[in-house]
Amino acid sequence: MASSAVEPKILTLLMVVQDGKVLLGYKKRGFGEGMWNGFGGKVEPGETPTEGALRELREEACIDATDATERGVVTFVYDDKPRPMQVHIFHASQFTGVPTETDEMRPAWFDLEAVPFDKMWPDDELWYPMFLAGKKFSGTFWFTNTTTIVRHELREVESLE
Ligand SMILES: Nc1[nH]c(=O)nc2c1ncn2[C@H]1C[C@H](O)[C@@H](COP(=O)(O)OP(=O)(O)OP(=O)(O)O)O1
Repeated sequence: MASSAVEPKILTLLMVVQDGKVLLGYKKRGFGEGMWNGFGGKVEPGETPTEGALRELREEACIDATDATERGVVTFVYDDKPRPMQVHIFHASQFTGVPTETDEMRPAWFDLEAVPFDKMWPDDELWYPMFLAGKKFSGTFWFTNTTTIVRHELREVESLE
């Protein structure tokens, strides 16, 4: 490879928003344990981010989103991780199945006026307003000590291409 830049890991995050509520999961294990977040994880070889997002939603919450659309691409740079995480963020409002607790996540609905930002990744409070307003966005957050933001860039974009 000509570039010496570290390739990011590609991950997904999907939030279902329906009837003035957002479906989040309490992360029971792994990276982000103890926080509420959307559903997601690593995109597997041969998968598109959309396919990965739908698979992770099924694996973690036992539901299938039927209208997922990509809304944001955000890169997280952690000073204690060798590779940045490039997270593709999806919105869905329709799904089949019943949200069900799994080994990884405990799902719950939150009113959009009561999203539990104090128990979520600190960047979420910054990009959720754009996400919930139906905008597309792109950005990078640099972290120290895993959860402290030292710098960030975030902007609305016309297209994610
Ligand atoms: N700063 C951040 N803000 C946010 O909202 N979500 C973040 C985040 N940093 C990471 N995530 C998300 C992306 C992805 O959905 C999830 C991490 O992926 P995984 O669940 O695959 O991680 P794990 O370490 O649990 O993986 P496995 O060990 O493979 O299960 O956390």
